[in-house]
Amino acid sequence: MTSAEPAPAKLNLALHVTGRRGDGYHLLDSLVVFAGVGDQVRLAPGPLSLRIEGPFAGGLAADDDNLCLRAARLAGGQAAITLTKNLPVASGIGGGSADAAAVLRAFARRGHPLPADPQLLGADVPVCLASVPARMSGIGERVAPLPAMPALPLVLINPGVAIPTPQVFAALASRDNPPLPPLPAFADAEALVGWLARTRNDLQPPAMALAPIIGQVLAALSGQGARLARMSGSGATCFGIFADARAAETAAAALSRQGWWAVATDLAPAPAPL
Ligand SMILES: C[C@](O)(CO)[C@H](O)COP(=O)(O)OP(=O)(O)OC[C@H]1O[C@@H](n2ccc(N)nc2=O)[C@H](O)[C@@H]1O
Ligand SMILES: Nc1ncnc2c1ncn2[C@@H]1O[C@H](COP(=O)(O)OP(=O)(O)OP(=O)(O)O)[C@@H](O)[C@H]1O
Repeated sequence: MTSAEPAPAKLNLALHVTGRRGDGYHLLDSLVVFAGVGDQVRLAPGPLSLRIEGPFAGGLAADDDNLCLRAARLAGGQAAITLTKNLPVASGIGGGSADAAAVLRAFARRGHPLPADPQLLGADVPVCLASVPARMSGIGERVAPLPAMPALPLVLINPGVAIPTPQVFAALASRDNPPLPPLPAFADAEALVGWLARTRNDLQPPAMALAPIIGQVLAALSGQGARLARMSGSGATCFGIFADARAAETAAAALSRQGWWAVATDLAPAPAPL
């Protein structure tokens, strides 16, 4: 039997870097949500293998290092895996982590227990396993699910520049920043935008220094009427929050004419329970 598992894009709506561990990994405090756009993995019976299709298939190899195969080995499972790569690679929206988490969930549905330490596959894998709105802390291993979020009309923009995550962390000017302000339950998108305005993505300034085009993307989102425009993760993908789905679709259509990957979406539904 073939089964499909969605791998939704991860968005760090806010990301504060609050310290650094002895091993060099950074302590984070992040509001993470998942978008209605993402990759998909399908598992069919057979020995372990990986085939990659979809618009960004050319961006990565189906070799042993691919996070889908690493996840399958960690789960101890066998399957012919097909990855549909809809998300740009190395773009701050956790594509590889989302794929790894989707493979772990798919094997869990087939009776393979989730591994004790999914973070072996990447800092973002624990939050991607949950794929629900959450406050993420530690280096990503602490995931506290949040009450349901309001509808959030979003535009995601990626200008086609891949930025390696370690370079962005290395370029941080300050590593001991204040944590997120207390997180209320958000009645509507306006309340969320108001709260987000008091937060930051601490990785945005160093990423912009490495890839100045991020500043152009943020300005373009604001120019299209975004109520808040910010970079996700270590970049270069940025998101804009719009007043409604129609405004988001109009903005995405206009921005895709710049040659950028531009998608109008909303938050993803939670994955089927395991
Ligand atoms: C920036 C975020 O996307 C925010 O959600 C994540 O923290 C990064 O998650 P990820 O891509 O799954 O990260 P990993 O593949 O585990 O780590 C890539 C590199 O980022 C740096 N890294 C990552 C996570 C973290 N908390 N501190 C770090 O300093 C380390 O140099 C690490 O070698
Ligand atoms: N299935 C996969 N999808 C994407 N990248 C993968 C995959 N397997 C391995 N990788 C490697 O992982 C690296 C990070 O890719 P990914 O798309 O997860 O980055 P990202 O979006 O910046 O993630 P994050 O937001 O977690 O920092 C890439 O350089 C890529 O070569």
